[in-house]
Amino acid sequence: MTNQNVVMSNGGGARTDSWVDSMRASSPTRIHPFPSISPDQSSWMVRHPSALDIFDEIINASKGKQIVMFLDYDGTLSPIVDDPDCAFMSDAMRATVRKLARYFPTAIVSGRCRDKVYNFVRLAELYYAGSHGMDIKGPSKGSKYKKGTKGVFFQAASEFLPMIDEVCKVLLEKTQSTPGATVENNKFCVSVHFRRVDEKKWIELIQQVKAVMKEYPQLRLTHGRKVLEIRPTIKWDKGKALQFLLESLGYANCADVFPIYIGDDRTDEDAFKVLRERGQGFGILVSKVPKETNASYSLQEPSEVMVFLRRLVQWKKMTLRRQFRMKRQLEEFAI
Ligand SMILES: O=P(O)(O)OC[C@H]1O[C@H](O[C@H]2O[C@H](CO)[C@@H](O)[C@H](O)[C@H]2O)[C@H](O)[C@@H](O)[C@@H]1O
Repeated sequence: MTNQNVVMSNGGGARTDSWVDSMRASSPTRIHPFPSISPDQSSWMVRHPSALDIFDEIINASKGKQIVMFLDYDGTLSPIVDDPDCAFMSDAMRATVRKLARYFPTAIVSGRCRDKVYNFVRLAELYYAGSHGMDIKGPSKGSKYKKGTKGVFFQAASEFLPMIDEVCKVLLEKTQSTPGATVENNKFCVSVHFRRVDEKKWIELIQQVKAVMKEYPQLRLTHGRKVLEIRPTIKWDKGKALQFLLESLGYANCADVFPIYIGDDRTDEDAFKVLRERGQGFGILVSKVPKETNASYSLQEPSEVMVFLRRLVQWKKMTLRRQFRMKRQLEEFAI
């Protein structure tokens, strides 16, 4: 499999054609339709079973611990579509996430800028980490999970704002000759989309982007699903954002926390890795095809994510009801 996280600091080093190979692998267009699962796919499924199939095991592992939910947006809560401005989540998904946040602290962690992802999700009770975790804000009305604290707010790369703005403008200009290429300003990072670019033009596009990057050694280039990502070279990513949010919620050195991170893209791997290293909770990769991943489990698509989240809510409701009934019985017994 192609290197998952090719990182260039200033456009030098990695060769253009290897970048094109990575771009091709970044979001495979051919999907083996179920049930004609290839041997590769079935052995991958053994290593990363469906989170729906082993739901009871997950619940058992979380017993006595506080589940904290981290959800990526594109490809996880909303299906991947050609136009990034039209990546709407369904009302059913929104209702599910709303219920989820009633029972568990819940954060959205996205590559998009925070305002944009908020406008898609529109749930004020959540934590949001935009720009790949570089822009974090807690619920606008304060958190019911962390009472008495001032709102959470952290921007890891504020000094890069003018540079990102500038590079965004330059990229817009340089890439306009490549039909289908679009540039998205994500505040602390920039996305150059190639989903609608003819594959024959990918080399041209990567050359245009690399030429711009040469002038900005403080920025690095990575890629996700049919998108090139330009962001500051600082050591901050979705994994760091996850750690920051756990700390903000008071679970820094806590053994009784069980974080679950669900994501579909390369940038989510940083968060999956942190969970593996902490030995707490686990990651779930949303993918229909085998991918090298640090996630423990898998789900095929956003519709399965919704089923999984609903089951979590149902289980929590049942547990709380059972606890309430037991408490009442004990009280009656005491009288
Ligand atoms: O971290 P995420 O919330 O998954 O954001 C990653 C990128 O998502 C968006 O692009 C992706 O989704 C688009 C809409 O489905 C799709 O057209 C594009 O090809 C995908 O790469 C977003 O537009 C990017 O800015 C994010 O970086």
